[in-house]
Amino acid sequence: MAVKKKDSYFVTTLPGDGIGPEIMSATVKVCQAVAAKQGFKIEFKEALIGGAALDACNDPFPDETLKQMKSSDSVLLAAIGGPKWDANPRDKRPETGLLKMRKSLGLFANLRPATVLPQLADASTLKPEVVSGVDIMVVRELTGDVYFGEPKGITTKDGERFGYNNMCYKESEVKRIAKVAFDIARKRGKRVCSVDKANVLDVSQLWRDVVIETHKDYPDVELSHMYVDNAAMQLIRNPKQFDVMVTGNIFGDILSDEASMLVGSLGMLPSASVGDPSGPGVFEPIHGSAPDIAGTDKANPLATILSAAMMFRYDLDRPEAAQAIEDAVNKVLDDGVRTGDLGGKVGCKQMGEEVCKRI
Ligand SMILES: NC(=O)c1ccc[n+]([C@@H]2O[C@H](COP(=O)([O-])OP(=O)(O)OC[C@H]3O[C@@H](n4cnc5c(N)ncnc54)[C@H](O)[C@@H]3O)[C@@H](O)[C@H]2O)c1
Ligand SMILES: CC(C)[C@H](C(=O)O)[C@@H](O)C(=O)O
Ligand SMILES: [Mg+2]
Repeated sequence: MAVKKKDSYFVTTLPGDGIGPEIMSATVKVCQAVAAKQGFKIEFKEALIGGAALDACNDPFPDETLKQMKSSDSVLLAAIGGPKWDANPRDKRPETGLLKMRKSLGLFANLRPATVLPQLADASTLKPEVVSGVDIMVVRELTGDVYFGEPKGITTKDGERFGYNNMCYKESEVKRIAKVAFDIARKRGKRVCSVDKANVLDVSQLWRDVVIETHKDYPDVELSHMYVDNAAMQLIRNPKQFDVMVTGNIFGDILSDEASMLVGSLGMLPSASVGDPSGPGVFEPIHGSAPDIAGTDKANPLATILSAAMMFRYDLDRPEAAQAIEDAVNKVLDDGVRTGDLGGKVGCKQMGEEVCKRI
């Protein structure tokens, strides 16, 4: 909602599934620590989404949750999904709830920063000289593309099963996400690389045309274009060439997971899902529910904790709280505290406590 700074906030938490409750619990404690230190209040109230919601009321995104979110100043989401629900029909899958949430709240812009912290330059599988200094903002379109295109389904054609989805974008959808990317670039390195597959796909040709047209209002920002296959390669070859990358829903999903390995772990990348200024944003790590480590206290909560920092900056008008969280995360890493994904031995709960101690 991007509310004005106030003394007391109401925030919905959506712990979801798998490691979700563990990383959410650590994050809420960090938020409370920063609120106490800086003299304001946050009331957190949980709501159901994903598999947890399916188990409780057979709906992956209950109306009750939407209603509560709409009355909140902001929303923190951990992660949804897991093998328990993988065989469900599409409308009863946790992922369907997540997509419905994004669409219902008009969250068309997903900002996924991939910033290599100096302390983690050796955590990447790539050489430190390739990744150190990387600071990329992936601007992923979040409510269009093949994720939402119609028609879609599985049918029988010519005597065999036939599956189809439709990759589509309206001009207005491309224009509004391009504007978000150019506006962000203005506050950063003033360079936008638009990623598409215009050499093959008509929808990508439209994407490219509209990005070029929108760019006319941003002469101070440099625009380049790259095909998605090349972009995937360039991210590994020379990631420092990128400032802001703007791309569609599915390419952004894939490229941001790839970018996380420049930083060192998927467990480090936060995100902000924003769009409709009249409603709350949703702040969520880019990773999933990590069923392979759920319930073992092995998850890295930092992506969710850093998403909370984005919440304070983008939604709650508390940049000093965002900074305090980011500084505390930096100090934790300076002190060599690491969860398993970063080669350390510290558990999820302790990592949260270590951040709290440094607030
Ligand atoms: N936004 C979301 O809620 C979201 C995002 C991606 C995937 N999912 C769902 O999550 C489930 C699992 O998907 P997946 O395995 O492909 O992706 P995933 O992101 O859950 O996990 C991929 C790998 O990264 C590791 N990992 C992820 N987050 C971590 C963290 N914070 N700390 C340490 N390690 C971490 C996991 O252990 C796993 O090995 C699926 O149901 C999928 O649909 C949800
Ligand atoms: C779980 C899935 C629907 C989701 C997506 O593809 O958007 C996830 O991968 C993400 O990145 O948030
Ligand atoms: Mg993803």
